[in-house]
Amino acid sequence: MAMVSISMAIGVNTATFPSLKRCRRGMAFASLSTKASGVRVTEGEGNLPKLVLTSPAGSEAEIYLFGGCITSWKVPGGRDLLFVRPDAVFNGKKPISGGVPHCFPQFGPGPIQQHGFARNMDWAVVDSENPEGNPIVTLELKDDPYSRAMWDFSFHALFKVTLNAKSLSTELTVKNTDKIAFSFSTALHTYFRASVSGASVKGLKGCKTLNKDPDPKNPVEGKEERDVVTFPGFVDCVYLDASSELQLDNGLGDLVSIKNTNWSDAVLWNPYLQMQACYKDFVCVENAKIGSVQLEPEQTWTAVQHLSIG
Ligand SMILES: O=P(O)(O)OC[C@H]1O[C@@H](O)[C@H](O)[C@@H](O)[C@@H]1O
Repeated sequence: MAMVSISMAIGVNTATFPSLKRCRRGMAFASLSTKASGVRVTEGEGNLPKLVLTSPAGSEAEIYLFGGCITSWKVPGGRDLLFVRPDAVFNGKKPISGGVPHCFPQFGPGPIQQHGFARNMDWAVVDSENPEGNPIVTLELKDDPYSRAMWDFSFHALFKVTLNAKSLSTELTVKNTDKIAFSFSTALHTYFRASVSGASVKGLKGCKTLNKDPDPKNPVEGKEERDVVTFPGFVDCVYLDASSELQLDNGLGDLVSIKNTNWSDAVLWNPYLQMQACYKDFVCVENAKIGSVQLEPEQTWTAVQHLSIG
């Protein structure tokens, strides 16, 4: 049903929607407008709705409403800086394995499913703007029976994505709309395209580490002594109180600056031989909040990630 309504409403398969409100899978596509440039909706893989953001300079980003997942970010004349695993499924049930998946309300491991439920729910578009030609969209996620069966709290999350010529910014805001306090952990599980043998991350020296290899449930505490962290084998490590700017050399000729506000921690992950088909082609550098955020009713928490290329 959802697939039919999308293709019928879109017709030519693309549309822009400056006035689009609350666009969810299978609904609200009839309200698409074609007046503005820079944001359009189309059918993505598996017929899932996908937003395409384009800046006047020629940069481009793609976002699936399912999972609120940014799956592509290209700067003008450049390759895709993000990576989607070849085993990723786009069936609206399993999380999309690639791009920038959300981990919320649990980074994991923990009592609910690994990385929480935000990456397997439909987010909705609540706003889109185009100041100075550069597209900005805001998605939202609220609790529903599916989320409450796992985590019985009322919340409201907003995810604002801004595309500029050479940068991609996101702002995540979580509000406690319940009558009681709750706590959560969260991350942006960003998959960067890379040549793993040449990839490295700077900015982590001195951090306290929780190495999840070999046992994610019993991480080994340590301290990062290296200026430049590489990926010579399996890597699954949490960095506490990380710097507000990391630099990723993706080994393909790109230096990516990863700045943040309020994402206090970072995670590096590469599955090595656990994913023989693709481990050489990406590294995950994740901005995270590993220690719980406690929110009283009506309180909000906000964190910004700013990816840019020189
Ligand atoms: O396969 P998933 O659920 O996307 O998780 C992938 C990895 O994500 C990382 O963030 C975790 O630190 C790893 O422990 C985990 O294996």
